[in-house]
Amino acid sequence: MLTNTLEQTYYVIDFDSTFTQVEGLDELANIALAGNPNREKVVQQIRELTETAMNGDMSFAEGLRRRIELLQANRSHIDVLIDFLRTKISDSFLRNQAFLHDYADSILILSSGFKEFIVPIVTELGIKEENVYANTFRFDAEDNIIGVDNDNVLSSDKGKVKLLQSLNLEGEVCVIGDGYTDYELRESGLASRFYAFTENVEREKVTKVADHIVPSLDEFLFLNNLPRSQSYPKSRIKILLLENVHPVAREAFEGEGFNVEFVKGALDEDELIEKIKDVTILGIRSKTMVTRRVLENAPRLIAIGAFCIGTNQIDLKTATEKGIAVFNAPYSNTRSVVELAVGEMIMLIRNVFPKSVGMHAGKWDKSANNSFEVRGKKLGLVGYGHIGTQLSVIGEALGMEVYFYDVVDKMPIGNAKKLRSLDELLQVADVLSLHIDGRKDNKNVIGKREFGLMKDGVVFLNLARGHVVDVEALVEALKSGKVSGAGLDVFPYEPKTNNEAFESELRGLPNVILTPHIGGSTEEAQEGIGHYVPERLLEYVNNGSTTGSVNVPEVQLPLLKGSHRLLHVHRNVPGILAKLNNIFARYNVNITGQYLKTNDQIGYVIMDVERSYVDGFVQEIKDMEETIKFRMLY
Ligand SMILES: NC(=O)C1=CN([C@@H]2O[C@H](COP(=O)(O)OP(=O)(O)OC[C@H]3O[C@@H](n4cnc5c(N)ncnc54)[C@H](O)[C@@H]3O)[C@@H](O)[C@H]2O)C=CC1
Ligand SMILES: O=C(O)CCC(=O)C(=O)O
Repeated sequence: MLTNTLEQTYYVIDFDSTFTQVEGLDELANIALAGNPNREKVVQQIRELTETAMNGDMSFAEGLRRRIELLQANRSHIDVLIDFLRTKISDSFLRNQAFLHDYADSILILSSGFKEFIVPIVTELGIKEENVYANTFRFDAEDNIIGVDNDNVLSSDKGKVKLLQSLNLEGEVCVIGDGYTDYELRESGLASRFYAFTENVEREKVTKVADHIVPSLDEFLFLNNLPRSQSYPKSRIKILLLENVHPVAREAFEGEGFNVEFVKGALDEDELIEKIKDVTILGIRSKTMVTRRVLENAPRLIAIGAFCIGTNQIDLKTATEKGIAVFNAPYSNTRSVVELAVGEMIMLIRNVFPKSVGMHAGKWDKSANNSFEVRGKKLGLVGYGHIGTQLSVIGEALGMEVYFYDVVDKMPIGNAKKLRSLDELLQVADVLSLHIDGRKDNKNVIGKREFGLMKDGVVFLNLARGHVVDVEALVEALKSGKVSGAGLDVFPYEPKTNNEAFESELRGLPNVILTPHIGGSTEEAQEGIGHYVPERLLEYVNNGSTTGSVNVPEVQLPLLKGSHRLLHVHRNVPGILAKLNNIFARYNVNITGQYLKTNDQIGYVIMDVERSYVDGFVQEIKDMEETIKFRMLY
């Protein structure tokens, strides 16, 4: 029984589409009608009736009567439904079982659903059976459902209002639900606040009248300063994903309850500055320039995910200075780039493109002139990193002699030969392929002088970054025949979206393959990246680990158990640890784990502390003049 005291706050929670992600009756129909040829049609009719009733657009009693008639279910179907519902409990309810358990005396489940399936589900999460108010089925002798208990006020119109009235609760009543009938409790004056719960469904008619819209139970608990599993509700953390990253990335973040905005194209600096103000995590590919100005206008930003290999589009120095961790996908699209390079090199040395263009214009030009095999030719690789080495292996498998030059001393793979200078490589290669990164110093690494050093008729590939080649010099080399064919995937300026035209002097030149920066654009690569980058970002946000970060010192942390974790990014100056330890000592804080890593610019200290501490301690750490970013996890 509920005990009424003056001080008490009651939490009245709906079941269908709130406590669970689904509507119980709809799912019961789905189960009961398995094998029935009309299943889909009937289930759809039931769903529509549920939706109409939930929106308050039909008498509830009438809707319920018609749904039961359509149901054709029996007791055994309810057992199947219960097993199914166990897998459909709303994520935020699962996360906050401690609240449901600890506040069990104050929590009421008030539902127009049925006790037969509600009680087993909610009691497993700590709710008291006597606090569940719902309908009950009527069965015939064969255990078929034939109706509902008409004496229960919940089976009638405004049933929830009547029921709550009958409880005569003293104290404050907060209602959490997704339907209009939940709002009616507030409208009737029986409840003081109505929270529209939108984790599973969002009904405009309901959200419009709500006191608060809560995308998760975490948000409700946060607003009411109640104990919760998330220190800060994820639904309040905004993630901006640009440049059409793979949908699995969006799902990964939404699955954890983050507030995700997804934009198909890139944004220019001003557009990004406008959008980034309240963003905590930014996801981009190669086109979005994350400049100092952008970072200076991003007060909440803690991490950037580059859904690609290159990070030259990000001002890494400023990001580091501001304690913003940058992650990328260092090898998920490597193979895709390599395969495109291999395909292009064969097409170019064979002179296939001009033949194909001719054929499309009706020209039959069967001849072997200027068509060669790659076998036996010298492949020159500028940059011998992930892509360069993999191309080296495949080049050799095709019978090519592989030479490479890298600014860093790299171990040759197979029979590849390391050369001491770029000039040497330029003079040797029949096919020259660039696989260097896009750092500023690499601007125009290949220009007029370098083309001059190359063999006459060389095949030239750039699938690295546009600015590493002087395009004017390349055009001249193509026109003069110095370069017999080129495959170009990257350009100094690239259109921001597919609606913008590509303008370049390279257009219209024979035996030049132009592709719109798609070296890494395969389904396989994009899906791989879509999984990889969010995993790194989520590890960082949820646990503080910086594995794979390109700018923040890498720390792989144990999972947080029982303690509170303090994450402190600071300017790398001597004596920080001593300062921190001094604060801990003065406040008598017990440290259960401590980790520190530094790089040239910053230090990253992680401290796990016992939960009992006074808030002033945290403020002192935040106020340290060396502090760049401070976060707490629990
Ligand atoms: N077209 C596309 O869609 C894609 C393009 N890329 C580009 O390819 C580049 C290479 O990718 P990975 O091999 O994974 O990178 P990586 O970092 O593994 O290798 C780059 C190598 O280039 C070397 N290097 C840098 N500057 C050099 C220079 N001036 N001369 C000689 N060597 C130099 C580095 O020491 C390093 O070994 C990326 O940075 C990115 O810009 C990567 C993926 C897709
Ligand atoms: O797929 C993209 O947007 C960029 C690919 C790329 O250039 C990279 O991974 O560095």
